[in-house]
Amino acid sequence: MDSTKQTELWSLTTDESKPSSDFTFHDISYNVGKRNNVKRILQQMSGTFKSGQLTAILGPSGAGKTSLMNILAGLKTTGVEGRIEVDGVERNFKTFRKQSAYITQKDYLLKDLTIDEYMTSAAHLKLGNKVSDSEKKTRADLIIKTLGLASSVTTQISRLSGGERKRLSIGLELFDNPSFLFLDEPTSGLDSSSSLQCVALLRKIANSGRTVVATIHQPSSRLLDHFDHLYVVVGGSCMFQGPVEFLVPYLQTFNLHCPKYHNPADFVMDVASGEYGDVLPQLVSGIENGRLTYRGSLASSRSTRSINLEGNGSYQVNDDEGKKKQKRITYGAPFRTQVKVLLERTWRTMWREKMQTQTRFLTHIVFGIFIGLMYQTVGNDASYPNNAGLLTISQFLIFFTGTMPTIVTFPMERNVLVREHLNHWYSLEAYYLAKLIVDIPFQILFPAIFLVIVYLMTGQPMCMMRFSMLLLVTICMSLVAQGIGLVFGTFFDIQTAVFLISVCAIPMLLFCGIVIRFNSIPFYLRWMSYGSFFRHGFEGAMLSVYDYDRPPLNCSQPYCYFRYPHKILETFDIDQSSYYVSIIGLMMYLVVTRITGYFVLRFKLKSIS
Ligand SMILES: Nc1ncnc2c1ncn2[C@@H]1O[C@H](COP(=O)(O)OP(=O)(O)OP(=O)(O)O)[C@@H](O)[C@H]1O
Repeated sequence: MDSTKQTELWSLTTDESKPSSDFTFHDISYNVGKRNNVKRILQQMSGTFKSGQLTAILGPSGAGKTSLMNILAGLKTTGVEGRIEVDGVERNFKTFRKQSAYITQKDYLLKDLTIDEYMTSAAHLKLGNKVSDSEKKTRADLIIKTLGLASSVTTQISRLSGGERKRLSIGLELFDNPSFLFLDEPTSGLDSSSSLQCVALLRKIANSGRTVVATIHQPSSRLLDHFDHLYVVVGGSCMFQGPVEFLVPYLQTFNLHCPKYHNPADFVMDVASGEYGDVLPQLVSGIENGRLTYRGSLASSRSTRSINLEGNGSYQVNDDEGKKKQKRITYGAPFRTQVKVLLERTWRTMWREKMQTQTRFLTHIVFGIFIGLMYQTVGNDASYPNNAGLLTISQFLIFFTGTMPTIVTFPMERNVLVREHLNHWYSLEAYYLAKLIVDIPFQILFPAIFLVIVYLMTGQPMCMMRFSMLLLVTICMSLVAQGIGLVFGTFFDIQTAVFLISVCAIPMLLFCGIVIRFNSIPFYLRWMSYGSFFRHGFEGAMLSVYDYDRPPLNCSQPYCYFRYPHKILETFDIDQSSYYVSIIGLMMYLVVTRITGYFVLRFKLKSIS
């Protein structure tokens, strides 16, 4: 990166009025599990990360690097004890969330968007309406150039290399000028040259006055040289803290000599894994579990201000407090803008997503024609009520084609939501509203196309009122399906959700009224039929085509028992039923599933911390 770009990045990310922010943590412990099964992951760790420095958190697998990072970034609050300070003052959760960004190990990005589109939506969401569009564009262009992604701006994320994706993930968080950047294994999965590029970029960001902290796994000595500060974790404790070049001298004070030409990172990993004997307790107590920093000699790692505040006593990271504080967080863009940007973005994604559009569209047409061919002329045939089977199978199909896309795509989207929501891009409410609205045109259009094909091919009554009534039932069923897909897709992973939906659909179908007549269901189970959305769909569909004084049907035989439509309704025990009750039943499902989906999602997001 040339010096001009560095200066540009500096001006982009530096707020002159903002003082540099050192980050200090004291006696951080982290426990998981409950009652008799509590596991201590971190044990009273302390440390200081200074602004303008790039810090590496190093340690063997399972040492507690990610746990520490999640706590420091504010992602985990449950089970955490200790004190965290920004510039010597207790961290204010609300301010901190706005000042910091967390970049997860996996790059959860919407793969159908281009770099340009992603940057534009991030700019709108993070900068809001107070910054003009031209200013947003200038900033986006500058970040893209700085990241070295200028030649790929129109490339979709799915086609980017791992290194480009990682740089994009970092760049997306630079819009709102974060003072603290936390990265979990930013180099994992990258080749050595991409890793160096990525760490060099982090170094530049740190040089511009930010506090940049990254966990790192087995870095090469070249990569390690890019870091200013090293924090080595082993078994939930700190065994070294200080400038990178002082790692080897610190180990030497314990008679641990790094062989000549040996990578110090590899050597410290060997020490951490016990290859040089049981020296870890001495190393941890030598550095006082992170309270001290080694710079040739041991010094307190705390800033003067934090030492002055030492008398405050122990502070517990209080879950309730953290959660209350989260509620008060305000976002870069107002709610309306958040919904608008998310709608645009999701719409674009859906349009490009084959599963969501082309496949769904074709499925409705192909199945419409297939069912139309199977059930030709049954709509006006009095010899046997095959039409009831047709109406049931249609509702069933609409249910599955409405549920599956949500179930299959949502768990993947959920990771993007978690990353962006926790990085303060938008509120959960804005996301959820956009998610619900954006699918509605598809949930209406596709069932309507299907119904037109089936209605015309199967000789249903040529009456606009009846068609409209049946269309309303079908659309309601499709929206109910979307709601159920949301609830299951939010709560479970894809496999479990697909399995459970299929299993749960069976009792719903059992009680719909065609497999067994309502009056034949044992009376103590009859109430269950009211909970079956298929029952409401079936009744509503049957009443649409047979109720409201429909004239007698065609009879090609000397006598047809089902010539009069009310006989068909009687056969299925729905002659006394009401179309409006069916619609209300479906509407209730529609509303309840959407509300449930929202709360499940909220619960899921909270359970992450
Ligand atoms: N919720 C949890 N329940 C039980 N154990 C947990 C939980 N979270 C973390 N651990 C355990 O805590 C230890 C530290 O995990 P952590 O992910 O922080 O390690 P790490 O140093 O980041 O490892 P890696 O480099 O392999 O990602 C591991 O042994 C892990 O199994």
